[in-house]
Amino acid sequence: MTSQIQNTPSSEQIRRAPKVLLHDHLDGGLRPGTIVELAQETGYSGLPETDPDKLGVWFREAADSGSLERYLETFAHTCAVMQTREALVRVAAECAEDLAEDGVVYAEVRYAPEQHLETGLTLEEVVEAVNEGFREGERRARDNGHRIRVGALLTAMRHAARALEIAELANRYRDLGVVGFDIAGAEAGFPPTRHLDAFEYLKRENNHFTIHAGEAFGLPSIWQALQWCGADRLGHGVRIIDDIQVAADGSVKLGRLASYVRDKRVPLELCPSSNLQTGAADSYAEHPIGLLRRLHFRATVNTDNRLMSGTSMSREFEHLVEAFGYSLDDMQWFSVNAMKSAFIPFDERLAMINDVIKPGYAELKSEWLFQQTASTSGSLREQG
Ligand SMILES: O=c1[nH]cnc2c1ncn2[C@@H]1O[C@H](CO)[C@@H](O)[C@H]1O
Ligand SMILES: [Zn+2]
Repeated sequence: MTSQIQNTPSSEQIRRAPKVLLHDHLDGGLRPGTIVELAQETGYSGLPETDPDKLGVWFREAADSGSLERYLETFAHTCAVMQTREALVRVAAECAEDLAEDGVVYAEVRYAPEQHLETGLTLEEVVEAVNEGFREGERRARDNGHRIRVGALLTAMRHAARALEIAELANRYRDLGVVGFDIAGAEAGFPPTRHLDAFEYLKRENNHFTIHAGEAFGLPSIWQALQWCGADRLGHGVRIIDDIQVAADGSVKLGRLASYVRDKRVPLELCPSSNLQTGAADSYAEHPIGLLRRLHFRATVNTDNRLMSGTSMSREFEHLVEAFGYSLDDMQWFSVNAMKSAFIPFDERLAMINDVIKPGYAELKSEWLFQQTASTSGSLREQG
């Protein structure tokens, strides 16, 4: 008798599995059709394509440059159409809807309020519009039979000088839809310590933050983010692999920083497809997530920019299932890791894990028991 337990989840099961997303950019996840419509409505004439399908392809190809700096240039077009209250509400609502449709039950979505002030909105108006959109998207998702909770992370751009102001904004909107803070943008030449005042302020306020580090630039960036800035999580952090040596016999040696990251359970917001595009990894099969998962780092799976990578949480998991043979148990492990690392209160994280995530996977894992197979059809002939 061979086991009927299905080890490889189907695409459909991957989509239905409860997933948790900690690293997704609002301005990196617009629907191409929405960009085209908003450009028409707001009079933005700079789009490289006006057919939604072609525009989607354009974003993926332009982002596929092998360089983080060139990848980031594509955001000029999405930010250009996100300059009014209505546009921000719409984009945020569609974001929550799309994630829910994809089986995401909890998401922290980030954006940089300072990039949405071109037509006169204030920072507060930007935050309130996005929050309103997330609530609207949660409601629409519920009406369609999906449950999702979305929290906002406010990002400051690391080349700019508004980090303290944005950190204060995040603190003011704490408990009002904003769950934390982040810095993003080009990494090389802009170390996180430039924004130490913002991080120190947030620590004094007992608030939470993540830092994009260890993506385009390696260990010094991760070290600064953790040991100078005190980041709760690492945005990417994938270059921690540079501090791990695997010998020919398979034995593994962690350097001091990699040990610290693993020992302290520092969450890594890994984004496989994005890393392939910016050149931080060469293929899914070679992506460090395989080793980091084996070594029990606090690894999580994320989309980064769904538009630029033509991806979704389900797509990311599909790639990983194919590359590493992951099962539903592995998916649950990543999802529980992510939920443990979220910035909402502990009791809510625990309830999400015990009452939403684990039951969701248990349901999927038990499906094989109820499948009609030849051996249960009652016919002697089919017993073989
Ligand atoms: O992977 C990334 N690394 C660094 N910065 C990024 C990445 N993806 C997006 N952004 C930057 O974050 C801003 C706010 O969402 C985006 O406008 C983009 O410039
Ligand atoms: Zn990112």
